[in-house]
Amino acid sequence: MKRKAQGNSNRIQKKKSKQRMKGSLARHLTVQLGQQQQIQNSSRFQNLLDSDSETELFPSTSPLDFDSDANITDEKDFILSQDFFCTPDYITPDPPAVPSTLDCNNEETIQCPKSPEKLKTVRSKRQRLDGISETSFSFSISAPQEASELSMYTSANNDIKTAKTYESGKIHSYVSQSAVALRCRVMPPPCIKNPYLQDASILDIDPFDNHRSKCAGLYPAVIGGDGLSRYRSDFHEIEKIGDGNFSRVFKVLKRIDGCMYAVKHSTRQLHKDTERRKALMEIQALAALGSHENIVGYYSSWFENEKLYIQMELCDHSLSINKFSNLFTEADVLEAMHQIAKALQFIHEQGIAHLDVKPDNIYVKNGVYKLGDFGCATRLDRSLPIEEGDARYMPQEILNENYDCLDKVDIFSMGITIYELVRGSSLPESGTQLLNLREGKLPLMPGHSMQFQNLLKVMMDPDPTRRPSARELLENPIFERARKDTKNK
Ligand SMILES: Nc1ncnc2c1ncn2[C@@H]1O[C@H](COP(=O)(O)OP(=O)(O)OP(=O)(O)O)[C@@H](O)[C@H]1O
Ligand SMILES: [Mg+2]
Repeated sequence: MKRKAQGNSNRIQKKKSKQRMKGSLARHLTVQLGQQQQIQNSSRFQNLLDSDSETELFPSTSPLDFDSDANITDEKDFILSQDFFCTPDYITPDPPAVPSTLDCNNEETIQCPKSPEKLKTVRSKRQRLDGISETSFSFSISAPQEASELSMYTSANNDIKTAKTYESGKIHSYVSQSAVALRCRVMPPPCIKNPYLQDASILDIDPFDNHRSKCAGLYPAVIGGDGLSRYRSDFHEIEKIGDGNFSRVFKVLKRIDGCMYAVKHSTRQLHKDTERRKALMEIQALAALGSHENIVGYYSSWFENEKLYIQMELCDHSLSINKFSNLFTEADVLEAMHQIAKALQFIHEQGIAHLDVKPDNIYVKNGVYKLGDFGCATRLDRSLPIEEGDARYMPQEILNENYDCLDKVDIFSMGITIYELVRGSSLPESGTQLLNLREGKLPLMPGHSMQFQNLLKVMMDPDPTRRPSARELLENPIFERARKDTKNK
């Protein structure tokens, strides 16, 4: 094996090479972080680089001699950092518009902490490992965590370990902001049981129990706004597409795969652990359900600035009554009803009720209807808290706190939703008209078949047990007839 070159003649070469390495690292950072983040972080990294340049990066070996053991170690570290930062630039869209902030709340413009006075920084691998509590980074990473996150984890750890200094015999460990940011992103939240999953044996196993005490709660601090924004670094925001009561939804481009998604985030910060757990129920329900053509696709979720972000399939629009009220014929609504009934059958068979079926929560993508917004989803067996959705779409029994037939609540909500779509104007907030509807007293709908009107009536029967199940609904011959009519036209 080729060993390191010796002697003074290598000094100049070594210095040049060091500069090359430094330049190369800076270039990688420039490429990877994009201009905006570069502005914010370059000073931090530059500081690191500058401080490194005052000490021996490769104290006893030539930097050009990568065959030496020590250099192999350093080279490995360098490659790891490189691996992390190497997001292909060619698919990276324009950086977000505001250069000095990564978040509109300006929560991420955190000053880099002052480095402690450095007498000597040692970068040998052995010493970097010394004194760092491995347990403090030993949170288990769950299987689905992305491989890229693992490499970031490694990178962040290296960064943290590197930032250890020695002064007057005392060891000072400080953690750079960039390292904190990276660590924040890769530290998994504590493993919490998904209460929507049917398999009880899974619920009994908590492989991360050991770590509970070390990371109680959902990391209110580390998932805060003091680091890089995952939203900003992974996505390019295109436009706002929805405004719910508690959340905002944006159309985004995912930088790494070049595809469009919808990202929904809570409008206010979830400071309390209970609030965060409650918010998590939406994604737990989506994740437990798995994919179905008529349910909005779920990709990923994370906490950032104490807000929950959910990456979902992007749909074209919702059936929100104001915009599309004129478009619905009986055949149209029957098609929508048939598809949403399939979604309901799917979720009810998994023991879950949606509890917020309404036009705003039915999305359309390429003519396919999809049920979304699982923020009120609960278990049919009432083992989870029940928080009903929009009161206008709720049957009387829910308002009376009778939760015996939660699947039939969804059937009522779908019935009144379809009625609203056919009528083409919003339901009243309250009053006799709404009370009548809750009692199944529908006004006649001229121009619509009696079969259709009777179906709506039975879906909105005040007695939940008389309402059809989603499966029974799907077997209704009206859908077959509507399809034939559409074909013959
Ligand atoms: N995946 C998506 N694709 C396209 N638009 C979406 C998507 N998700 C949500 N929207 C739009 O954003 C709006 C608000 O989203 P969502 O209903 O999930 O928020 P919310 O705060 O839970 O709403 P609310 O509590 O008012 O029902 C939807 O009505 C819809 O118009
Ligand atoms: Mg909604």
